[in-house]
Amino acid sequence: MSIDVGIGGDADAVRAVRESLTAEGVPAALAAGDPSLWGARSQAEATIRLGWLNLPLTGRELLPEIVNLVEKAQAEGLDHVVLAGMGGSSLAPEVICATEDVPLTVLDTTDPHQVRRALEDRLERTLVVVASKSGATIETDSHRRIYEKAFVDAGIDPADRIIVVTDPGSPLEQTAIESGYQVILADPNVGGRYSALSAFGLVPSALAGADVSRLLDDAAAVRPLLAQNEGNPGLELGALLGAEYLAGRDKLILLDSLSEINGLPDWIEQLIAESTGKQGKGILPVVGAEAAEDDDQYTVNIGRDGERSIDGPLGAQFLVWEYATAIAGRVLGIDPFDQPNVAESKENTLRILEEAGDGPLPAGTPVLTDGPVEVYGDLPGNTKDLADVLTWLLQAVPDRGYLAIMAYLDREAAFDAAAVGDASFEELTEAWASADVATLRALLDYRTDRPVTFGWGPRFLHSTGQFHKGGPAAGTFLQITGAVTNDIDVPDMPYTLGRLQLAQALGDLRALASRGRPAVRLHLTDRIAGVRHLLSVAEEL
Ligand SMILES: O=P(O)(O)OC[C@H]1O[C@H](O)[C@H](O)[C@@H](O)[C@@H]1O
Repeated sequence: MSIDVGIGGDADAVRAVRESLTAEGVPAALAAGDPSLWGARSQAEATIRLGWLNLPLTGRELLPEIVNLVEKAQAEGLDHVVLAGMGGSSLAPEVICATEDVPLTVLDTTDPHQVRRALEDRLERTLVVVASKSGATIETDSHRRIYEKAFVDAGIDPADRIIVVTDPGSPLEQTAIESGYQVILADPNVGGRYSALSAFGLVPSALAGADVSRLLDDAAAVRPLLAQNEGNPGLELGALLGAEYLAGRDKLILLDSLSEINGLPDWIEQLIAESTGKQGKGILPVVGAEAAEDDDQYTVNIGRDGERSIDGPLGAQFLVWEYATAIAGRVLGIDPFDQPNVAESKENTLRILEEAGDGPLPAGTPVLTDGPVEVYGDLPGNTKDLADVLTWLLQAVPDRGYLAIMAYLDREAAFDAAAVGDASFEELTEAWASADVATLRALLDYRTDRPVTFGWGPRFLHSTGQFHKGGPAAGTFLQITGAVTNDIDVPDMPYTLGRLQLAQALGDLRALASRGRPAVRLHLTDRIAGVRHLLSVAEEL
């Protein structure tokens, strides 16, 4: 096993950062778990957040329990594994399972159509892992309630089908004990986005069929290198991130097209955006772009390709990126273990739901309607159609700024369009792309040198959402919501999933608008027609 970091052209700048870190003894201190590395104000948080350094070893202790769970699930014929978890509680298993090509249904959405899709899929063979460190995340709590009811309605005992992963003492642990669910307790000294090699990453992945033991082996093999001043891949990568930031390049374009690892950029996006995007600083990860297009941007490749690259197996990548992020946090002068602005949108959401009571949510009045797309926001008076809105948004992105697209829709909806009989691979890809709202990223990216990001709501609220609100005030925001035609009640709660989803969108929009940044909401009154219209308008800009 080896992991190689290529630092490319700026070797002198990277070396300078690396040398100053080694002169201060940072690599060995970090490997030993020194919580003082990010300053006095961060020390209390860091003291309870460095457990990830030991997970390649301590994670092994879970393996016998995990083997039992897997054998039991197999014996009972439960081969559809659903993971309900947000941010750090689902992003790692998603990459692990995609890389090993084992199926895992991830629920990190409040979209009723997407949740219904999962509910209607093999319920009689479904095992649900409810994963939440805090045990208080509203999306995950909703999924648990919905699946409990679905199982009971189908005559299945939820205690036979729900496994809980949480921190000791969380409210979810209590609920699970009362309900008779099997509980796997995670290491409380590991934050959500650093938890890839903890129970949060391992339990759902193993149940889905991944070889988690190898993942730990690959991470364990790289661990001793992290104490070194030379030949330390985490230090190299951290120094690279830090040096680029100090040189004014704070947009990290993540590329992985030729890698054998599937989807790692989405996991890195959360790790880096949430860890560094605060106090007006931060590194913005950009997923899906093809190249750096301006001098505030640079690329890093997962795999062997490219000038700057990081090549090695997934388990090692997890540990090295975590270490590098902690190093970059020190170079930037921020606390890489807190997420001070994530709570803001959550609070806005709860306030909006509470204030609305049984009445409609404060969605406002559209400033214009273009076919199946309603437009909400403060726009110039001469804006007459959707093309004007998109053009205005692109022009509103400042120097060194970025455009963030945030879609609160069904991430799987394009599958329906792509399911067209015996079409060729090219036809299927084409059908998919023209029905997938994520295609908007590439269409708008084509029209600007500024980076364009895309996130599914509410998933991104646990990732780039921190950077949007805590990082530099340089974002321009395009939010997309859609009509709900088949809503789902959240048992014993005063909201449906669709209502919660809209409240989340409105809550985040409120947080973004309060910073004076341009923010527009497009509402698709017909989702399929709305996506097609939006993409065709963007194509013709
Ligand atoms: O695991 P949970 O407590 O449900 O948290 C899920 C996610 O919630 C918040 O957004 C945190 O900022 C994330 O880092 C975390 O991964």
